[in-house]
Amino acid sequence: MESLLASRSIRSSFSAVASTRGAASPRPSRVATLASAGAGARSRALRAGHTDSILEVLAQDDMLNAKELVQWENGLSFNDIAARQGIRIRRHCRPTASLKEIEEELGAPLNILEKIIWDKEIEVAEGHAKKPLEEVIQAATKAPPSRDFYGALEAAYKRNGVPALIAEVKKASPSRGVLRENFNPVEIAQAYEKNGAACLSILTDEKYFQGSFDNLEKVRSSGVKCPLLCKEFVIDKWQIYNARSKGADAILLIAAVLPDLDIRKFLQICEELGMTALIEVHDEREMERVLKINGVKLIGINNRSLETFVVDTSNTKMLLEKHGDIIREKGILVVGESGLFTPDDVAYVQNAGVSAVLVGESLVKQECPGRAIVGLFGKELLH
Ligand SMILES: O=P(O)(O)OC[C@@H](O)[C@@H](O)c1c[nH]c2ccccc12
Repeated sequence: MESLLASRSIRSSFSAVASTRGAASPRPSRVATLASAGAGARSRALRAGHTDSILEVLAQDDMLNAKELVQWENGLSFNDIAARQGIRIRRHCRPTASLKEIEEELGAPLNILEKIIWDKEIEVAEGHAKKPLEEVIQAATKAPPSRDFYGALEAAYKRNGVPALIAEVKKASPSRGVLRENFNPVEIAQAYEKNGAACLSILTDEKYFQGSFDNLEKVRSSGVKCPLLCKEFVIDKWQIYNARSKGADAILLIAAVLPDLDIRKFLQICEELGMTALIEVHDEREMERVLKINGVKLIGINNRSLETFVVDTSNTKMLLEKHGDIIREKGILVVGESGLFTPDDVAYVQNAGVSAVLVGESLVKQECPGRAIVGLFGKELLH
């Protein structure tokens, strides 16, 4: 029983590393041997150069710092490491197990975000099986160059004097159900662009948001020039390369889901691909974590809790009152996300300090989503 537990914990911690390294999964027996060998034997093996693939991976990873190596050496699982950073969302790290087996081990998912992530783990493993990492990397490097998402937001804010608009192509959500029956992503995207949106956000999650990568590709090839955010639940670097290969210029990284090491590694990949990372936070702990990570240029403050669905725009104000100084010092641009319906809402988050807003529902629900932009800002936006 003990070695089983140990192997599970090591396997989980390996998958945390693997998700940032993309190394092949080790054979369970090998892992069990390593796990039961204990921390001392593992570090002796490391020092003596008896490198297993995991150890090689760890030793050569310049992103991995001593603290993380120690955590791994102590056999902390991915969920242990995440919990120490205040992350409540757990991973099952068992993409081939049935939901029943997963629930036997972890109980039912604690909230909708955890449920989404558990499904995403399986979906991503299937994606890997269909298209190996090397292939998506190849496809990403062959894609037409990315557009400057961050630059487009900055320029639009200067031009209009109101927060730059990231308009979301969103058919449905778990909290609000179907927002628009007659949903044509390309028509909506073109209307947004014509009416002054600086950038667009395309939901790609199918199960909970009725989005798709097909929508992303269609919008990209429709002649729309705005930079595109791939709105996904990213847990693995495979998804970032995949998004780039389908034309995304930016990707969402959710701090409630990702430990620091993953955020750092994913930021590095985004930089290599010329993509912007929008790092989403919802509470103070997440904001504090993200502000300690080098290279963060764009932070989204979500007014909606993805765990409870409660929307509160004063969340943006509260977080910026507490952390605005350091954010300005670092030159980070802030996006106010979710629950914005009126010019007053936009003015409220602008006064709190945001330079951009991310808006879905209040636009897609209107008969004419393009013209709804004028209603949202109380004026026309210039290109
Ligand atoms: O439709 P709204 O309330 O205007 O929200 C848009 C956007 O902020 C929201 O869709 C969103 C923000 N962060 C997310 C993370 C995952 C899925 C969706 C989201």
